Amino acid sequence: MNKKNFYKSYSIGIIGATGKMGKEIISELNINSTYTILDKQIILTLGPSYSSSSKFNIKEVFESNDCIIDFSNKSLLNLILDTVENNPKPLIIGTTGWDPNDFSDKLKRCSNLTPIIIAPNTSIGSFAQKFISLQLASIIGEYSDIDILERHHRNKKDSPSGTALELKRSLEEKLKYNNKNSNKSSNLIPILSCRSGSIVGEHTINFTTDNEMITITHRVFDRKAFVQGVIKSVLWLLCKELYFQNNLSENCIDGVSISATPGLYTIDNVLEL
Ligand SMILES: NC(=O)C1=CN([C@@H]2O[C@H](COP(=O)(O)OP(=O)(O)OC[C@H]3O[C@@H](n4cnc5c(N)ncnc54)[C@H](O)[C@@H]3O)[C@@H](O)[C@H]2O)C=CC1
Ligand SMILES: O=C(O)C1=N[C@H](C(=O)O)C[C@H](O)C1
Repeated sequence: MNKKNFYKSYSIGIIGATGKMGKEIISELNINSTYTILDKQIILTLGPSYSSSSKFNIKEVFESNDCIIDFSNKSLLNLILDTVENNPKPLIIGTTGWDPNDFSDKLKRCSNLTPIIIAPNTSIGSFAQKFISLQLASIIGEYSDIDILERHHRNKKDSPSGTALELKRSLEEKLKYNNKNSNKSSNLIPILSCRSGSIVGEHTINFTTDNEMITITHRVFDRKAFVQGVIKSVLWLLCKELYFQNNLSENCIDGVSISATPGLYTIDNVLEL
């Protein structure tokens, strides 16, 4: 490896490593551990305690890694956040089925200590779908009924999906459905959920008037789509300044922390247009 270009190696811990998403992330990091930003090489290695479910210990995952990725189950979230408070490390929460409002105090404390990304959908296509839907909402939202349909594999535990809930939240916020001046009352965007076969993930937003309809569908064929966004998120957390700037001097890289500052973030911050 060209030493001049080499930057740093980071160890990655995965919570939920034996699950569908965990395995996909491990497969990506086994094939492709070196990522280049500008002329710097960033090596992401799987940490020592990422895999064995029998020896699984969240405290150990945090102690032995530089950045933690969670794709597990909402039942672990309390413990994960308690662990962050004692051992703050950059964290990506991909797990869905929980409401950030139920954890607001803990999230506030933890995100004062370390950067945390909450991302119910890490695929770039989903980000684009939300972006376009919000634009559409500002054009025809006032005149149309909006509904969201989501379809996932039969083993998915939560319903509605985290992505559908986030689409509903952001569309309702955009359209100010809670605003007394609006002719729409609150909670007007219904979500229909279907669990069937091995569908990886599908979200449709319909804008329907009396005479016409616009439909925006995002369909994931392969979980690699989610993994792509996970890797971008890891690089963003660990090397944010490098990620966005074109002209970092060697001094800045060697002498100054270039990671994201503590705070609560979303995938929108990572994929910023
Ligand atoms: N943000 C995103 O883009 C995506 C989010 N997800 C979400 O990620 C989560 C995981 O999804 P999958 O990998 O499909 O699920 P999965 O069921 O295949 O895997 C879950 C993993 O978590 C572990 N786990 C669950 N409960 C646990 C506990 N109490 N203690 C220790 N380990 C535990 C399991 O052992 C397994 O390794 C779900 O909440 C899902 O909705 C899934 C795909 C994409
Ligand atoms: O459980 C899944 O599989 C998925 N979960 C996420 C969600 O709940 O939105 C994202 C994706 O659609 C797949």
